[in-house]
Amino acid sequence: MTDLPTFITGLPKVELHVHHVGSASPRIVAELAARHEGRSPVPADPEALADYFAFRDFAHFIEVYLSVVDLIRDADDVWLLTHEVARELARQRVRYAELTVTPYSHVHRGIPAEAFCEAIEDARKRAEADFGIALRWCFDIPGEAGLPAAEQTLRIALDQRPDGLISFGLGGPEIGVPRPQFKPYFDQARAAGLRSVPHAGETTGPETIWDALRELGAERIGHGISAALDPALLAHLAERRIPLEVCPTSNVRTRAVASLDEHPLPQLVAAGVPVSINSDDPPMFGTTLNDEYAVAARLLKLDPDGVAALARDAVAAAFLEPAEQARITAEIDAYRASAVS
Ligand SMILES: O=c1[nH]cnc2c1ncn2[C@@H]1O[C@H](CO)[C@@H](O)[C@H]1O
Repeated sequence: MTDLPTFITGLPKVELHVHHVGSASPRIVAELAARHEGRSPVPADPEALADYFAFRDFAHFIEVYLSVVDLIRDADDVWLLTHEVARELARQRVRYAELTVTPYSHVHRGIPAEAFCEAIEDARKRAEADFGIALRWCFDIPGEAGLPAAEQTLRIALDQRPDGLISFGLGGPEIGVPRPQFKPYFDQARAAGLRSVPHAGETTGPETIWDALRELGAERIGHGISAALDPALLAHLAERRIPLEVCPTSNVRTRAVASLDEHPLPQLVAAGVPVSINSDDPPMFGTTLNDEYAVAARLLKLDPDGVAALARDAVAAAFLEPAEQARITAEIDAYRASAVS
């Protein structure tokens, strides 16, 4: 039998919770930083980045994240970043990814919305041709920028409406950023056919997840790990088949969870809650999607059949046409069957 890490490496996957800037490789970040001639706190040396990507707490993580966003100056940077992120996703055998981008943050730094959308769309189409990966976009509101960011994110989504745009999200800190205030923006996004996928229950309790469900019409929850504290919420998520986008190493590196052995993933699965496994901001957290599958396999005590089932569950949670879901699921099944037993 192929050993589990090798099995995971070749397993076709989808990724549903992974951030655009957060996926910039150390090489790309160093290249972008080098052009700012020391005006940026971001090291221009890939090795030094590992130390820079060590976070005191979640607020510090957001501060570091935004310092990398500052490096992205124009549409060419956006194109390069997007195409390289797609290359790395394909190396993880990702066949389809819903990539979270934050247009507000880039427009706010001087990149016109139209140029931003043209760059991501062109990179998406080139990535499909170059790497055989299908990318779709989630436009997320950076919660720390509040309602002005919500308004502009919605405007860009509705006015530009790039072909790859399928969902509308809410990221950034949860503490001090209550979800209900964003209801009018999610209502308009959903009315326009965008799927609702806010972060909730990453760094705050179950009530934030209830708010995301009741006020923002959440169809999936980013992280949602504090649901483990609320049996009624666990039952609700399980009964309604509302998937959580779980990112185990992210939660440890941002100090949302003390250690992997204390991660609530086993409780969520035991309660019958649908979960997908994701990397969130892989280079920033020193991980990859394959590493996250290995973490999940360890925490859930999975064999290859169990790991293949995780991949199928992520496909089922994706905003994919049924025919596309069937195609990727068939690839997973064929791969599982072909792995030497
Ligand atoms: O794990 C995460 N939780 C919340 N926000 C995140 C995470 N990773 C990246 N971001 C990004 O941080 C930005 C702050 O402006 C948000 O846009 C969000 O997309």
